[in-house]
Amino acid sequence: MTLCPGSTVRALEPCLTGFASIEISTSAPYTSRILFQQPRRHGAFGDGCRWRECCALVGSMSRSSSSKGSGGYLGYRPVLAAQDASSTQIEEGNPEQIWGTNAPVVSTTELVSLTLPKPLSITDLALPPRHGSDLRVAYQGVPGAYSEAAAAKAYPRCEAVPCEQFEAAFQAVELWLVDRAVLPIENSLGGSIHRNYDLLLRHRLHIVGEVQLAIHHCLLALPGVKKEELLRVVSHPQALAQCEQGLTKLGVAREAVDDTAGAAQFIAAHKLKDTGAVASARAAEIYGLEILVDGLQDDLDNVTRFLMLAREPIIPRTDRPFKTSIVFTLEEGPGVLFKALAVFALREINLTKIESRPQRKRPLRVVDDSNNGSAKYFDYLFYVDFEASMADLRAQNALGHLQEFATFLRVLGSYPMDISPMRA
Ligand SMILES: O=C(O)C(=O)C[C@]1(C(=O)O)C=C[C@@H](O)C=C1
Repeated sequence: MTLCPGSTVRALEPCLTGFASIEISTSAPYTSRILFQQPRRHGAFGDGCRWRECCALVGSMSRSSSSKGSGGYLGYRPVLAAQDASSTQIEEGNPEQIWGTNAPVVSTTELVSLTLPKPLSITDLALPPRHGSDLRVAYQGVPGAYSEAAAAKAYPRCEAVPCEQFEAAFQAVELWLVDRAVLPIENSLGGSIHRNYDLLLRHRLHIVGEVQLAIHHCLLALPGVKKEELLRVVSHPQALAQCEQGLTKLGVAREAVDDTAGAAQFIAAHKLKDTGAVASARAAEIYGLEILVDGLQDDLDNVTRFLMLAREPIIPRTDRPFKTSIVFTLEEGPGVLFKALAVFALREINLTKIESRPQRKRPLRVVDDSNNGSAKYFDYLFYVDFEASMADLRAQNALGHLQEFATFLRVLGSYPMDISPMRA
């Protein structure tokens, strides 16, 4: 086990809770471990520091083709996988005791010389949100996925970091492995990506922006394969849903996989002649597939909205169009949802999206009525996006009003609306 210098420097970002360094093993099964130094008090190091080892990354490592292989490390990129709670090991104590004297630990001087997180200031506002090559941005999927393109649109010149699942992308931001995550939330044809609604509530990241991407699907297959030879088509369930009519015409079986580019990669890796993938033209190029149909989606206006997530919120402003996303719960009763939505209508605030999700911690409320039996109500979380900034007094008053009768209310983020021209 040796420390990967490239990854370490990046991962060694100080945060209020400490520092992290990464250990990467070079032999299969490739694993990564993160070592956290956790000060007792915010901003304090030295004595009083506790060390916490956390198997947070169970990463499959893929070797980049451009790798020079220096030391065997720099060419490896972790594909982040969600942490399996059951396999998490958290040990307290000195790193030497945990890993022996070969512990891949960076000295305190190295840690201290790194820049500390900058507090938010009024000049720091995201217009557009902090761009630049220094940002590492997590997305779900493998290179060629639409989410990778969305990350590049949101943060041009960023380093896009592939993650196996949505949850891994959330964790990567929380663990300071990356700076941001860009994740899909809804599509104009396929509807909401429910998993990400649920994860927004389970994690404590903030929405700092949105980006809309035109999705142009292609039917891909191995070179030389004809449409008629295909028995099945694999892709992300959203992509399959967006190509419902085209796929029905083809008369093939459909199979869902984690992401569109992953489907293309799978066909190429296994040389599957009877299988096609719904994915981007870029995925065809990366994995050496041919485009059999260019534009397979049911409607040309196929747009996916992605959220940009960060550890800290941005300061809302009023000099450009802003959106605010909230989640709340209500008591059961006639007209309560109407009342909740009226707080916005009364102030002329436009709602752009409403989504309800089951409250998984308390999905049912049983009300006993001795005369009529017992009624079982489903309990919901309501997610609402509205067109106003939290710096706008109308939004503040609307949420103050909502708070009077909501049983729970959380602002997920107040962020600039994507008003840029659409591009794929
Ligand atoms: O599979 C991909 O390429 C993704 O980026 C995921 C995803 C999604 O989850 O909706 C993103 C955009 C398209 O709507 C299809 C799939």
